[in-house]
Amino acid sequence: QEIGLQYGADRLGKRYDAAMQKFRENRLGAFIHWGLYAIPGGEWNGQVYNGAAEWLKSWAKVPAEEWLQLMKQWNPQNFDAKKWAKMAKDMGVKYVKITTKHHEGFCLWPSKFTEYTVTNTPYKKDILGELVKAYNEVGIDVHFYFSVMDWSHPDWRYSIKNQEDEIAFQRFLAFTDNQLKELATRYPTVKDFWFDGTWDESIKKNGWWTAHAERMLKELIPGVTVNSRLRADDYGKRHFDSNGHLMGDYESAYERRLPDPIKDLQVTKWDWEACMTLPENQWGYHKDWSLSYVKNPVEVLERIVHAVSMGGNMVVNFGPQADGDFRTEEKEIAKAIGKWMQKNGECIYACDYAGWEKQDWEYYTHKKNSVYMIVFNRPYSKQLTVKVPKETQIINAVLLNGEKMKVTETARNEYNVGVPKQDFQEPFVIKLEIKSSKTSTNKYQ
Ligand SMILES: C[C@@H]1N[C@@H](c2cn(-c3ccccc3)nn2)[C@H](O)[C@@H]1O
Repeated sequence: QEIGLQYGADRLGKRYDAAMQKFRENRLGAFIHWGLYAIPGGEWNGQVYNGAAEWLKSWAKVPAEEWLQLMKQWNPQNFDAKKWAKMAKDMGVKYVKITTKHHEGFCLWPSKFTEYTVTNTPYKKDILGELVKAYNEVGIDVHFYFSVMDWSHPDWRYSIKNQEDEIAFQRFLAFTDNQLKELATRYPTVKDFWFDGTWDESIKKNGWWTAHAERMLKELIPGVTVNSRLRADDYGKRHFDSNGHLMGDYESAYERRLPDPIKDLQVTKWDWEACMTLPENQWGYHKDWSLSYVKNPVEVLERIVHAVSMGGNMVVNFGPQADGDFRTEEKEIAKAIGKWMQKNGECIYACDYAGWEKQDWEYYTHKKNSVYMIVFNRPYSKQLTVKVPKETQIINAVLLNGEKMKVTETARNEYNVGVPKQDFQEPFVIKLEIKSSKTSTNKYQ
């Protein structure tokens, strides 16, 4: 029995309009975390903090007015939006999510509603506008990251303890509405809003506003998508409302973690998008990446394929330097991913959950009447176990370079697919052509 909600999910089930289909079929995106935090890069008053660099203000307990002095040093002389767009294109991402404003409150666009923007820095120019133009010009969709929590704004509140808090916070929500309207009208080609900084009591007590923000953006930009993290319902329930229905257009809870391919198959019922960092937990630029493990290209690929194999998107994060260029490690990872995507992208783009039982060699994805096997773990047996659903037959198996693979039926609904002769020293993809069969023969007792 469902309860009545005014600010619960606006829609049940997946969206199938063209804009959402594009969101889903994009599958691979990049995150850009760029703000004042890139200047100190994790170090404050001679001390290096190993927490997330974009949270340095918090770790070093820097008062807002002192932190925002960093604006005087914001002058990224090596920033070139066209170079950023080429890097993304070469990586094979179909969309880029950009921090318009992170928790610190510094805006990459010339907002009229605060002084803490690029306009009031030595750089002056509209960085967000340059990036939207450059990415769109190379056919890459732009998504906006927007932090509701704003450490620069006197009316921000973590909780509402009294009438003064209540009045201040309603002013804050009006300020936020103004900034969102500004972003939606200045940059009408934006395809998605990814909200962050919405976990505090103050927002959970104002679920009405989160429903209003989603509806407002969808009126301003038909087709735009909004993540579940924005949303709280009448009772402060987040992501899924009090009736268990997903709010927003896709679940956005998988940050630096992924659903289990055996135990968490429920996520295949709705759209979702994960995001990940290259170090253990650095979104903004940190000067010392030796402080935590940095994933190698295959480990990044494994997470991308894992997400798509369960019907989700993956967004890989980059934290540009204060000068507007990227660190070498990030350029190399982007290049390596792009090289692999060039050869194997057809098992990612517009692919979805295959519904087959995961095997040790790793992941399946599905598109039309093909099932792709993406092999990360080459078995010593030289045989790839494939267990198919009932009444499903494998017609043939080919490597993406066309080399035919041997397929042997080993038991009821089970096959062995041979491994390629050549050891590619990188994950490889086998494309299975399948057909459903109602074979009556039952050669297995
Ligand atoms: C996408 C990522 N989300 C931001 C974040 C969120 N949190 C966080 C804070 C409190 C509870 C749970 C998670 N910490 N960092 C990071 O700064 C980055 O922007």
